[in-house]
Amino acid sequence: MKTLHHQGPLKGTLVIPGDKSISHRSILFGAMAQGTTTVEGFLQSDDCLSTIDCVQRVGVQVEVDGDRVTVNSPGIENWKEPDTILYTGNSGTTTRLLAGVLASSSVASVMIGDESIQKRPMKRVTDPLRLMGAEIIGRSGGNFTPLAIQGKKLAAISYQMPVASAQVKSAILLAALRAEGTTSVTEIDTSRDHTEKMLRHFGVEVHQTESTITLQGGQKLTPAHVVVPGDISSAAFWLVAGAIVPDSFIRLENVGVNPTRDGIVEVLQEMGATLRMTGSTSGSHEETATLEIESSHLTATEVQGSQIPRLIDEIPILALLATQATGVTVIRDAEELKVKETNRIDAVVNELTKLGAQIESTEDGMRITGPTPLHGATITTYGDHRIGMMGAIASLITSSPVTLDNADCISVSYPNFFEHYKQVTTGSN
Ligand SMILES: O=C(O)C1=C[C@@H](OP(=O)(O)O)[C@@H](O)[C@H](O)C1
Ligand SMILES: C=C(OP(=O)(O)O)C(=O)O
Repeated sequence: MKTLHHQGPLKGTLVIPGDKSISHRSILFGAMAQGTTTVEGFLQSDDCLSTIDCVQRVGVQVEVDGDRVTVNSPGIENWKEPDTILYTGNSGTTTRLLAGVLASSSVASVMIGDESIQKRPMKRVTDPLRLMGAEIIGRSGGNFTPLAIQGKKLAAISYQMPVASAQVKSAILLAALRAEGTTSVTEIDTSRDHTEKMLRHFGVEVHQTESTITLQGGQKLTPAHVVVPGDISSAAFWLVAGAIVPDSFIRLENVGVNPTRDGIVEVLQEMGATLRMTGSTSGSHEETATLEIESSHLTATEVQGSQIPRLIDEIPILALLATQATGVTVIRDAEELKVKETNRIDAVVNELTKLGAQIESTEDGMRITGPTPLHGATITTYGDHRIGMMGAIASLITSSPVTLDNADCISVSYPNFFEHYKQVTTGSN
């Protein structure tokens, strides 16, 4: 339990911690490449530590020193068979990407995750991997963990993805690296491209024509130095806080601004937020920028279609934003929210309703009418970090305190979230 309340403007500069998606990939790619990979800006969150734990169990050495990580690997061809079950914790990214890598390795393994992971659909990865020849067994025909995987030589596929999912795309591309022939994956909507970018950074040739990504099997990764940018999905909480708390000004440094991830910036601008990008730098293979947000009058908008994958994890905080905008905000085409850490459509609608919001769920999203003054309540996080942070940010505009039933889950993606909360509410830097 954690109770939060603050009234008054937010001020300060925050350095946004490492991107979760890119941190996972830096460890996995380093574990596949023979030799030493170094990472800076790594996110030491529970999810990324799960990825480290799993690769250590196949014989990869990983040393973590703050946000610097050294990965020493014998290469995937020399991975040892794990003598314990691989535990992927709360992390869908770890479970799905690792399924692709393990299926193409030469080891037998069993993967399991926490209660939430055990309910999340895995057929979206086990189906295409089986088409490549993978041997995977799991509950409900391979839909749920635990998954037992016998690594083997796979064959290339041409795959039309049924959902816009970077985890599915990545599982296939990583398996394709060691498969016979040329694999191509066609997306229905563009999902985050961190895997493609990082594969190139590790010396792999990846081709892209419109929505199809093609990769020739038999390519080895060359160890690299990876600079992880800050996570725009974490920055999003402060962008919304700065936009909705009157008289605020927040500067966010080190924000990853990959165009497949910046939907939240676009939506804030559409809604009339005063949001500036004040200079960008390029890291090892991804761009970062400084973002400045000021409170302003906000108007409702519609969020849908190809915008959805570019802000999928930001929808809970976007819903809070919409409660303070004038008019009816409609979020469509977001069914994927039902299979995240929890059903995020139900969770957002239930919890924001408790705070007094005018919000209703629809089949594929939600409708929010604003502006509505909010009051305090006890928020059920369902163990979902993004619901927890949505509740915490709400406490900056509610008329009375907000209590989170479980604030610990926030360390899944943002371990120093409450330090940053203190920083912007006290105006200290
Ligand atoms: O590839 C990734 O790192 C991620 C992809 C997205 O999931 P889907 O691939 O299921 O859309 C996102 O929601 C998740 O937080 C991280
Ligand atoms: C959905 C998320 O992550 P994952 O799928 O890796 O559990 C998230 O971070 O919001």
